[in-house]
Amino acid sequence: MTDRFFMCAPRHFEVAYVINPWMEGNIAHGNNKKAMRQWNALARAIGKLARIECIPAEAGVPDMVFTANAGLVLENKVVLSRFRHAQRRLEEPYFEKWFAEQGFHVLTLPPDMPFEGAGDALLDRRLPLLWMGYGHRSDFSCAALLSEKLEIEVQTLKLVNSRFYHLDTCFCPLEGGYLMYHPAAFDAASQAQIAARIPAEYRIPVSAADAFEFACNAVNSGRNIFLNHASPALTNELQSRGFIVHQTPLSEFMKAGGAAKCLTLKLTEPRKLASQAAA
Ligand SMILES: NC(=O)NCCC[C@H](N)C(=O)O
Repeated sequence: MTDRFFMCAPRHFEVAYVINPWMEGNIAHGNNKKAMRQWNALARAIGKLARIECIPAEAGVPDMVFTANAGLVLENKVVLSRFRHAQRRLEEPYFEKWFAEQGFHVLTLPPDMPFEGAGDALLDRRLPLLWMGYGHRSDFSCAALLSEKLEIEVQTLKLVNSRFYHLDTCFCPLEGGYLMYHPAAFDAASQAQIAARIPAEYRIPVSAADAFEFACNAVNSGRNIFLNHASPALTNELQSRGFIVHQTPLSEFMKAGGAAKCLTLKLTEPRKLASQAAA
């Protein structure tokens, strides 16, 4: 199956407010032309292997480019995001309309329950399991509702470093059941949960230096991994597991707290993965 990824061009992208530590000091320090070049390079690279579907960019919602936060997709269902911050709530109607037009069954959470989509909710690639991060953006109480609405087990993970405010900034399930993650971004109980669920040989711990370069914020399609930057050590580690690493600089988006994964939302999320079907 050819993967499909949902994206939004950075036509109106800028750092216009501060809602995470990466944005501090970056208001009006962006270069929109450079952002457009970096985004086009990412879209071109992913587009060689997968299909890219874009929503038109809207003015007044500069973070709309981070489509990972539009919602959480599983098969033909999408649980729409309810952003914690007012600045991003303005994106919700655009995403809702797009998903409905594409034929998704759009599900919503109660209005007082922040949930930031695939920024904080990531499907495991071996287990029938949804990992959900909380502590900064998505509310812990979403876990039970997501489990009920999507009929899937949810494992919550507590995020403890404000630089890693979304799960996808520090945690990346990979094809074949591997997991690339930055352990220090999680509390001790969550680190223990990860260790209990994922065998040691499938865990790929990422150093602080790589995590701060958004290495965990990676797009995975089959054996291919797209990311801003990975050290030679991490690249070797991923290659030794059979992955092909594509580095594509995304410094303009890091000024807003996002990189490759945040700029995409995978639309092809079958419930039964090939690896599970074989099991
Ligand atoms: N981590 C993600 O999934 N998305 C990046 C979102 C950046 C945006 N400036 C935000 O703070 O919500």
